[in-house]
Amino acid sequence: MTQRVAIIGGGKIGEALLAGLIRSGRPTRDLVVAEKSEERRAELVEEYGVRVTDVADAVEGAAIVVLAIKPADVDAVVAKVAAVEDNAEVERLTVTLVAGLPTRRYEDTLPAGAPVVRVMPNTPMLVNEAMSAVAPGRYATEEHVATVVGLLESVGRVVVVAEKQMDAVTALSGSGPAYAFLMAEAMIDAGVGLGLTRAVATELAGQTIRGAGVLLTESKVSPVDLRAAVTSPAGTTAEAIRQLEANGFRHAFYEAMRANVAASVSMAAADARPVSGGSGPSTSDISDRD
Ligand SMILES: NC(=O)C1=CN([C@@H]2O[C@H](COP(=O)(O)OP(=O)(O)OC[C@H]3O[C@@H](n4cnc5c(N)ncnc54)[C@H](O)[C@@H]3O)[C@@H](O)[C@H]2O)C=CC1
Ligand SMILES: O=C(O)[C@@H]1CCC=N1
Repeated sequence: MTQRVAIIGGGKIGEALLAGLIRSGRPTRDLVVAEKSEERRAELVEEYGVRVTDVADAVEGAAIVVLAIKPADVDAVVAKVAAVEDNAEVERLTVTLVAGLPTRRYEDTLPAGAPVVRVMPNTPMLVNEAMSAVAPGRYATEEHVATVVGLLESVGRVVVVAEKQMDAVTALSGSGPAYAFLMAEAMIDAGVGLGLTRAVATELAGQTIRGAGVLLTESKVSPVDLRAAVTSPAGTTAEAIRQLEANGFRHAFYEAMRANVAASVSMAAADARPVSGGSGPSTSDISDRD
């Protein structure tokens, strides 16, 4: 019998996990979702035929409780999770998908010694192509990590990292799909500017990014060499790359990903509210995190 998984928060990433687990063959009777929005509840029931309820009911009898809520909702939800009596036959494992917040934040509220595993997934989980990173908290054993890795391997690839690397992971693969979609938007708009129809430009951009991704992950050739293979001497690609670099393409990624980490650091601040307007802690705080 598979262990029951409770997903707390049926938003974007909670739904991606739910859809991926169902597609990978996990029976819906072993899945339950807690979602507070009535509208979302109805959508999830209709789309997946899964039981959707409140936090306490979902956690009752679940072996794995996955938190897929915003950082600002964490303290209230974890207090509710902690209040549900542990079933003597099932040791409850808490898995958090929440950006920024360290495992000790959960460990401090949950019953003493409760295992917590932190995960940073991404939305390609919707098509079984997630990239997830997993980091154990203080009380999580190798077996707990193996359980979470097994769960996530059914919806994509998984790496295990130290918790202090989770903000960098968030900046790269957690948010990364958004950078790829932004690049697609830019390529499509530029293609339309050059006279392509939007439909053709969208197909060209999507399949190009997909093909490049498959080449990068499957060929074992470095991105530098893959790019060199496209860049003919005195050709068109060299001209385009010269323009991208002149316009700060690489620098933009360094700065964007540092800002991403700074946002994670802000989220972990005592009141759990992200600081807007760039006034949060600087990235020099990163090395102090664990
Ligand atoms: N969207 C993404 O690509 C990724 C998100 N994450 C993390 O996942 C978490 C959720 O993000 P999204 O899914 O994008 O947000 P979202 O806003 O789409 O989903 C959060 C859901 O939680 C529900 N919720 C809030 N309080 C609740 C409560 N007390 N009981 C039941 N449900 C409750 C909300 O109604 C909402 O549907 C965040 O902490 C984020 O850092 C991590 C990796 C990728
Ligand atoms: O934007 C966010 O905060 C979340 C974390 C990684 C992707 N989405």
